[in-house]
Amino acid sequence: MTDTASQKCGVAAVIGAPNAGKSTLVNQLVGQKVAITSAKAQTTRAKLLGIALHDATQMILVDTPGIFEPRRRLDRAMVSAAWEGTQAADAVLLLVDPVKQRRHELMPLLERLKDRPERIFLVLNKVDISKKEPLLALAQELGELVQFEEIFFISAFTGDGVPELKERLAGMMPEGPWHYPEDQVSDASERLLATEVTREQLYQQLHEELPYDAAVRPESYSVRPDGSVEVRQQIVIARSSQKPIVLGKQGARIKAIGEAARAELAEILGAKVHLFLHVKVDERWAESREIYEEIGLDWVG
Ligand SMILES: Nc1nc2c(ncn2[C@@H]2O[C@H](COP(=O)(O)OP(=O)(O)OP(=O)(O)O)[C@@H](O)[C@H]2O)c(=O)[nH]1
Repeated sequence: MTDTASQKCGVAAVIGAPNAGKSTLVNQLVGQKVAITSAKAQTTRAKLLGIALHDATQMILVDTPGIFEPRRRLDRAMVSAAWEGTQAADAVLLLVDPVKQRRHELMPLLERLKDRPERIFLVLNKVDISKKEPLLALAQELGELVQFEEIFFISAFTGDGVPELKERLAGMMPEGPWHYPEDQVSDASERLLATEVTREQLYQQLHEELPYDAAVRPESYSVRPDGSVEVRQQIVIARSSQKPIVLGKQGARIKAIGEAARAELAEILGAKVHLFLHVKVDERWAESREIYEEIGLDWVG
């Protein structure tokens, strides 16, 4: 632990279109798994924090949900949670996937960000799968629209360019004592993290078959006297016709999902885990205030 007088501490928002690689970058910056990555867009429903350290600087990373045009109530809540973090941030990392740029989502973001360009880094991600010339052309084009503080070329996946970005980001943080103890890497409650782990398994094992509206709700989370953790969760789907997909033949799917999630959670928590999953059909879940609050979003009417 460094002495308090020399400490720096601030907030960095990580924003970008869905699938730009935000969660992957947060994991790299923090140096261990805190946010969940998935090949499916818009998976980050809960606002998870990662805390990265660089020498005497603590960076609180706000890993926002994908920002996109809100239509349904759920989508509006996600967008509002994302912007809330961005406004208060000492620095903003605008992450762009140069291959799938998703310009209809990127352009409105640039528009909203351009009044405080001095704290924004444009981060062109996925350089491992991009060609150099179009990448440079894109950097130039976007750099003409917004006077970014700096432009970075990285691969959040391989880690290429990430140390340089982290160092510059640390330089943006204001002086002040750390907000979190040194060993704390994530502020997300373990209970919420556990639902993220299950949701990632749902995505991985059901792929395209998984309904977009599926959510994982925490039911209970407790530590047994022997130190093992008992976790109960509900997988909420909007239609009963989706139930056989999630359950699989004689429950084989849900069993495999539960087993994989249990193993991963045990590794993260460093404890034995008992995981119980229930599938619940709730046609109105995307309109329910209670569920919003449980998954870490504010209710916006
Ligand atoms: N090749 C390559 N793939 C990457 C890179 N960064 C992220 N990906 C992949 O891109 C996909 C999306 O990454 P995420 O980190 O989940 O993206 P996200 O922006 O958090 O996505 P949302 O949660 O939907 O907003 C995953 O399959 C990642 O493995 C990279 O630098 N190179």
